[in-house]
Amino acid sequence: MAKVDCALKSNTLLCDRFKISHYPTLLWGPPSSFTWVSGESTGWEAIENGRKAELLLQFINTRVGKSFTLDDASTYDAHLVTADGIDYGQVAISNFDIEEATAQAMENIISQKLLNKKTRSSFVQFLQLLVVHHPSRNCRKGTAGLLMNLEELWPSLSTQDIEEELSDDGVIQEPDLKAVENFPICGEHIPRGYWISCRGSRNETRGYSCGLWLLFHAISVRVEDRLSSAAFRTICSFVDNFFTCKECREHFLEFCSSAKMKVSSRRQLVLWLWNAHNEVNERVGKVEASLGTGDPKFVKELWPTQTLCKSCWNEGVERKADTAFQDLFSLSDVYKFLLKYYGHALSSLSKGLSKLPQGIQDSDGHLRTQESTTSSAVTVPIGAALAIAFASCGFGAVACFWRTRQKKKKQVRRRV
Ligand SMILES: Cc1cc2nc3c(=O)[nH]c(=O)nc-3n(C[C@H](O)[C@H](O)[C@H](O)COP(=O)(O)OP(=O)(O)OC[C@H]3O[C@@H](n4cnc5c(N)ncnc54)[C@H](O)[C@@H]3O)c2cc1C
Repeated sequence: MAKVDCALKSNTLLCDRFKISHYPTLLWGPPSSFTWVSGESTGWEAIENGRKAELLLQFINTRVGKSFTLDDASTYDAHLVTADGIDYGQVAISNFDIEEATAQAMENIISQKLLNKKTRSSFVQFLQLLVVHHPSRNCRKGTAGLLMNLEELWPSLSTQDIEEELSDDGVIQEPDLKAVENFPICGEHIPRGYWISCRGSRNETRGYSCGLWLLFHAISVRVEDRLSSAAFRTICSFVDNFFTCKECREHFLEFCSSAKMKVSSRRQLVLWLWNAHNEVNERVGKVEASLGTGDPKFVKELWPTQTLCKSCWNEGVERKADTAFQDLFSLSDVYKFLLKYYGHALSSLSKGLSKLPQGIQDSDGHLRTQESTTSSAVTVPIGAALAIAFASCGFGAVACFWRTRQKKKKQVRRRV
């Protein structure tokens, strides 16, 4: 699918060629029919009555000879399942939901007024984590823009500043939430308002919390060893401050406090998160089964399932109530699988399926970041570009740069 904004001057010629007279106009045809050779382009047709999902689907069904309904589960090409067991079609869909979860997280934080002096550093640290380790280029770029403008939108105040900047009625400056809200953290049009891989078969199930898990996992496989401990703290702090499901938060924070000493490498971070998620799956699965509150099409189970990764399961281990996950699973295979599923596959897909890069993992099984494997530059504001340039040094460097910038601004403010 391709989308063209005919309101843009640069697209006038193209839109005239296709005789676009009103918005939105939907055209249908094989890719070749949209190639302009000379004279008339042919082979496409206008979809006259496609403004409602049902009508559009009806039109598509007649053209492709299928009978899909809007309730069908998302489908994707089976040929995308490769010999290594990774289903690239499903992973592409996950990337879509990770962008959605990131943008919705931002919306929730703003709409529920969760930003305040106490949560500011947690918020900034999370942005710093995203700017470097988010799998989507859209979100890295958007986050960088927000991070670099945050000081203007929401000045940080030292104790001295607070005294200086107390307004006449004694109110300390609050964040300009409207301005932060208007910052498209993953680009324009996101959040899109719907889910694909995380779409539940009932309205109240799945969605945001599913997308958030995917985001955390996708980040975890991209973090370098030396930053894993900081990333671990940032994820825990994000859940603590910004995840509004009280029960989930309290439960998850137990995993955070019991693991503090253990997370000092990417492997530990990835496996800690996987383990915590499976503990949640198990606990929530039992509750859902007894109350009938779960999504019948997505029953909670230990992940990855044997179908997804057979080698991840130790052979011949019979599961008893007290069998630990490390006995049930082969941790080295699970780790390799998670790297591929949330790392390699997502990175590959964000660059296009036709160009699956080889050897994105180095000999230690470590992932190289997407920045280091792509030559195409991203157009971003200068501050954001600097942040992305710092990405190769990790988000600690971004934090350092950001703090320096902040200090300079404060000095200027004082001088003024
Ligand atoms: C931090 C956090 C804590 C939560 N705590 C609770 C809680 O205490 N009580 C509660 O009722 N709900 C809790 N939830 C919500 C719950 O975990 C599910 O997100 C929700 O029920 C939707 O489930 P789902 O079927 O979409 O799959 P999810 O569990 O959301 O999983 C999303 C996707 O992640 C993948 N996945 C599944 N397990 C793993 C794994 N172990 N490692 C890597 N990938 C995996 C699968 O592809 C799955 O489809 C929590 C959510 C989060 C983000």
